Amino acid sequence: MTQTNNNMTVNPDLAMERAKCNFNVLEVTHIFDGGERNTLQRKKIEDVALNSGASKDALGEEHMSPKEKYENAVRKSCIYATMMKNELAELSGLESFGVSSPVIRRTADAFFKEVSPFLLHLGMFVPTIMGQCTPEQQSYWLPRALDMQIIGTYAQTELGHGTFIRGLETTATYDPETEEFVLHSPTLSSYKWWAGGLGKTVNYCIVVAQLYTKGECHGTHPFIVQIRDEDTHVPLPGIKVGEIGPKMGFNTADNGFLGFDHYRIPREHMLMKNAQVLKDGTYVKVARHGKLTYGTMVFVRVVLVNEVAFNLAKASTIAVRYSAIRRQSKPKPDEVEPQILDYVTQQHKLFIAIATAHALQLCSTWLWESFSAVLAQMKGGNTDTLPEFHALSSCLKAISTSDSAHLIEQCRHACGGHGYMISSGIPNLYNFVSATRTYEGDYTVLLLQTARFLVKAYEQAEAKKPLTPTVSYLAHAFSGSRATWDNSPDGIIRSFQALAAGKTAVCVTNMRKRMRAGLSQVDAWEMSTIQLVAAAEAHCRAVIADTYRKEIVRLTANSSPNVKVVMDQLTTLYLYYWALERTGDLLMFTSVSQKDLVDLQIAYEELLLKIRPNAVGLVDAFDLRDELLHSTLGSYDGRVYERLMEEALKSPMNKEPVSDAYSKYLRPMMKGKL
Ligand SMILES: CCCCCCCCCC/C=C\CCCC(=O)SCCNC(=O)CCNC(=O)[C@H](O)C(C)(C)COP(=O)(O)OP(=O)(O)OC[C@H]1O[C@@H](n2cnc3c(N)ncnc32)[C@H](O)[C@@H]1OP(=O)(O)O
Ligand SMILES: Cc1cc2nc3c(=O)[nH]c(=O)nc-3n(C[C@H](O)[C@H](O)[C@H](O)COP(=O)(O)OP(=O)(O)OC[C@H]3O[C@@H](n4cnc5c(N)ncnc54)[C@H](O)[C@@H]3O)c2cc1C
Repeated sequence: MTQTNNNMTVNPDLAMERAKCNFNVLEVTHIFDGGERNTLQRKKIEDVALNSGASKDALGEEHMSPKEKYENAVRKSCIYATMMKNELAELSGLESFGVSSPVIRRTADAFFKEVSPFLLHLGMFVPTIMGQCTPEQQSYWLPRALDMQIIGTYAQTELGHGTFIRGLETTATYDPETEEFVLHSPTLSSYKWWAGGLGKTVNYCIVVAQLYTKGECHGTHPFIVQIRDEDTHVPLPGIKVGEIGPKMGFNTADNGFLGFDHYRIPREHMLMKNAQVLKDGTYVKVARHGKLTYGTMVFVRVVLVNEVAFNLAKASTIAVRYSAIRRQSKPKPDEVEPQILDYVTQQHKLFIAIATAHALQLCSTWLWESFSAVLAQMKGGNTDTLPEFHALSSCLKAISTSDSAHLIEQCRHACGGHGYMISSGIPNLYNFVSATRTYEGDYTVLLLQTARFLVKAYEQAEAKKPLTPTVSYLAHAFSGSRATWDNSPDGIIRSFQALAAGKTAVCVTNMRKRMRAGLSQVDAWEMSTIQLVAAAEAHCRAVIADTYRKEIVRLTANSSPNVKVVMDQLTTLYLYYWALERTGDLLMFTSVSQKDLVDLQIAYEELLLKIRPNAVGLVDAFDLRDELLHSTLGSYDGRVYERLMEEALKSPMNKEPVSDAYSKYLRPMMKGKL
């Protein structure tokens, strides 16, 4: 594995772990990156972007005031954006997530401990222009946006509504006299709230508003709106804009609020790919599917699966390397204190994080490919696959973000007290990833979207109608007998599918019972939502497990024997872990016995021991440069205690021997003179 500094001194425990590793680390890096070509290009991009040292700060971000932090983040965003236009432009022809490759996005993480104020520009503003504009609109806006002549964000959520988009209150009323839309915020709750970069950075934004023309409301539509002067950056008349204040994370993203006072924009600034307002105010619906204006959200949900996989890989790298150098307790009095990685409970906390990072990474690539296929069909006017894809992207977004946040927190627990230090890198990772569970569609809300699809699919299966691929397992839901337990990987995946089918069946039965007892369909649904969320979660686990397993088998077909073994161990670990987490459900819906579960627990524990010698090799294979980890605990060389002390000494509190607080408060209080 290449590191920036080849002459570094490595902690002896880490060196020993690396010597013990029995598989080819680079081969696994290629699997994680999606092929050798991608690894080579990623490394080139990282070398160009990071070797100059431009990503480094003289003073750690954590010691800056909020204003300094923000300005520093803008400074570095501009450096990085300029690099993207120049040095990185040619290199970024990777298998890309559309706008800019995920590698470019990930490399940017070296520049920010939190996030760039430009995140929404690349993540949502540009994709909305690409997805919601007519070709003429696109040819006007896209070059300006890609060249960063204008900077934008995506302002949909309001103070009063985030989840329920149809409830948004901002209005865009067409005035045929002037051929303009009049944007207005009629209430406090209609103020836009949350958009990243809106507070101080952007001069344009996509605004989602209720469209009125000829006295009729046509629901929410996107508009491109200039909010600041292109030269002075002063907010334009009729615009009230500001920053929303400190948050748990995202503190360099200047999330903002925005209100309109009868603010006029040209008719052409409505994004008209899916619906149009003609000069005389006639409304014309173009799209075949009513929800195509939600397209940018679907795109980001897909991207987020990849995003959280990467952040989980970082957290597990930090926690595993730290666990290899940390020694604690003396279970055997005559022996030295063991590395904490030798404790089986520690392995239980950490190895699932490694396996999940792989599972989500592979699912994200598969999801991206499915998304590309759906987009290609929609180009030809066919939206038939959209409902299944919406159900799939919703549950994968919900489960991947939730699992990653949970496992990153588990990595923090695994690092004991030092994991609580900002300098460990884990708190920032957690703060970032825990927000992903909420934004772009809350966890519960998205799982309920998937549940809608599952219930419909169940009814189709009941009527012996054809099923779409991700729910084809529902065809076996009516056999009347419990699924046969079998602890092979394929057997466990079939059991996960049986859980999802069983839970969906319970929901449908309960809803029908409730409706027979007099509840309306809406109330019967509402009373069943705890179970519906559980059914959607089970479905998603079955999808992840199946995809992970199939992809690993495919990708390791030509791998060296030891790589095959270790990748197989990780997928098996994922399956055992989740089977053991769901023993109650397995007992309900499969033929598993108490003995089978005891045997599975033992097999799981033995698997942890088999993976243990390769643990550091596995996280090294994520190939995350120190600049990306921002961690005193997780650096490649393992100089943990030295780095912790170096960071502590940087604290401004250590600048003077006696704090001013002594003479101001402590001394007077202690001398009884306060
Ligand atoms: C690579 C470079 C870029 C890198 C970028 C990195 C990542 C970027 C990070 C950025 C950081 C922060 C960004 C944060 C941004 C935001 O949060 S923007 C705001 C996001 N907001 C939401 O996600 C709101 C969630 N709410 C909804 O999506 C909808 O309101 C909801 C789906 C819950 C309900 O919509 P309704 O219109 O009310 O629909 P229903 O009545 O429930 O359903 C009617 C039918 O429509 C179907 N449906 C719903 N949505 C979709 C969709 N998107 N696609 C297809 N179909 C959809 C639904 O299933 C129903 O179908 P049915 O009737 O059952 O057949
Ligand atoms: C860091 C961050 C960045 C963001 N950036 C942006 C941005 O750039 N642009 C933008 O437009 N927005 C942005 N958002 C807003 C984000 O999209 C919303 O916060 C998110 O969609 C959740 O909506 P909400 O806040 O209205 O939550 P609510 O819907 O109020 O959720 C509160 C609770 O109610 C529950 N709930 C709500 N509806 C239902 C239901 N139908 N059934 C069951 N339970 C329900 C939820 O599960 C949750 O537990 C951002 C948010 C965060 C945290």
